Amino acid sequence: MLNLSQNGCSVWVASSTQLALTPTAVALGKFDGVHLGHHRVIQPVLHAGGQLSQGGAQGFAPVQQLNENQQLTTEQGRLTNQEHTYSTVVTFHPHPQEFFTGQPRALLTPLDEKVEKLRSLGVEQLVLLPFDKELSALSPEEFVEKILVQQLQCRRISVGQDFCFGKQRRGTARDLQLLAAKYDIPVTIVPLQTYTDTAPTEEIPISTSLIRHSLESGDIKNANLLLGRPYTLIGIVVQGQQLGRTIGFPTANLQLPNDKFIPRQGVYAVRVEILSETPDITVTQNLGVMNIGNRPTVNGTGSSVEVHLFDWSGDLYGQKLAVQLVEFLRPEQKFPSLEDLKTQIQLDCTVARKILSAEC
Ligand SMILES: Cc1cc2nc3c(=O)[nH]c(=O)nc-3n(C[C@H](O)[C@H](O)[C@H](O)COP(=O)(O)O)c2cc1C
Ligand SMILES: Nc1ncnc2c1ncn2[C@@H]1O[C@H](COP(=O)(O)OP(=O)(O)OP(=O)(O)O)[C@@H](O)[C@H]1O
Repeated sequence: MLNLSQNGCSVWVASSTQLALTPTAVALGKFDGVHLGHHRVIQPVLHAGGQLSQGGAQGFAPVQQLNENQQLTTEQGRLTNQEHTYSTVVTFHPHPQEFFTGQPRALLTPLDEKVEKLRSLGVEQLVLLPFDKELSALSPEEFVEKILVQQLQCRRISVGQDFCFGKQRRGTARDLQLLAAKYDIPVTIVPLQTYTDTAPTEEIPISTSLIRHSLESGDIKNANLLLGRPYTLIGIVVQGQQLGRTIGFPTANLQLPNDKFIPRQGVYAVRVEILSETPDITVTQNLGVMNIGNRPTVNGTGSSVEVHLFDWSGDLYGQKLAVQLVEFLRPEQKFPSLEDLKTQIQLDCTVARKILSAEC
């Protein structure tokens, strides 16, 4: 499986260790959201001027660039450059929580988005370890020997301080360091990156769970701070009820990946990138307002995500939009009439313009 993106650079996505390009320098974890703490963990396995960024022992070829006509196979990857160590994120699929609870889990970064974020950080390969009964039953020793040493031919490992692995999460980051030392594999244990919360002032580790809570409560500023970028909904514009234009606020209705984590229902100030057909080149950037909800005023059925762009007219059906959340404005309400809804949306637009212009 190969993903190509923006400028032809790619991340090799391997759905099993057999398909992985080896040898590897590995960052281990779930990495949902690819937040600021995750950046720290990934950093030591990236290449910098031909070296791993924290003094890896070997020399490295430049990152391989692929275009659509080049299909890099595992064998080619090995043969074209014997010395190259692939900067690799190793994660679990499905999310372990999904496996244990049997419930589908919504993600901050569904696979395509995660791949794009990892690519932008300079990661060359994403290995998705099929999280099943067999994998979850491996002891820490077996995980290191079978998966990291034998299958991934690991040359370096990076994990966060709170990393746990193996059967019943028995292995700690320190255990990993001791086990890997038997194979002369250095392990970087990254101290937990924290942020300062106010009232009461305390240092809190950045985590995926914390970002999810912030998004659930509409605290977009906090979520964006911990992510190191705005939380973004990426989707294709599909047809709505076409009522929006009758009240003077046409909206683009977004179809999102089924497993995308949806923040609190309500109205937001947003920035919108309209992405072109040709792989993800940004065409235009716009400001706007977004509503996530059931549209009770018009007896809407089911939840929808719709965005109104300021000072823009045209047809967006079928286009891909990336909607960056800037601030939560208010909860969705049921209005007595369409006229009242229209008045409120006018007000939302005024508030959003103010917020967004103050941001520039
Ligand atoms: C900024 C904004 C705020 C909105 N707020 C509400 C709301 O509070 N209550 C509601 O029922 N619908 C709300 N809507 C949804 C409108 O009902 C919806 O845009 C309209 O019915 C058009 O839907 P359509 O695109 O399916 O035709 C809002 C839409 C926007 C763009
Ligand atoms: N704030 C952080 N600072 C440093 N390392 C971190 C931080 N958060 C996670 N890590 C590390 O990054 C890797 C991936 O983290 P993972 O996604 O598994 O945990 P998480 O972000 O804490 O998510 P969750 O809240 O779901 O447990 C792991 O090695 C983990 O220890």
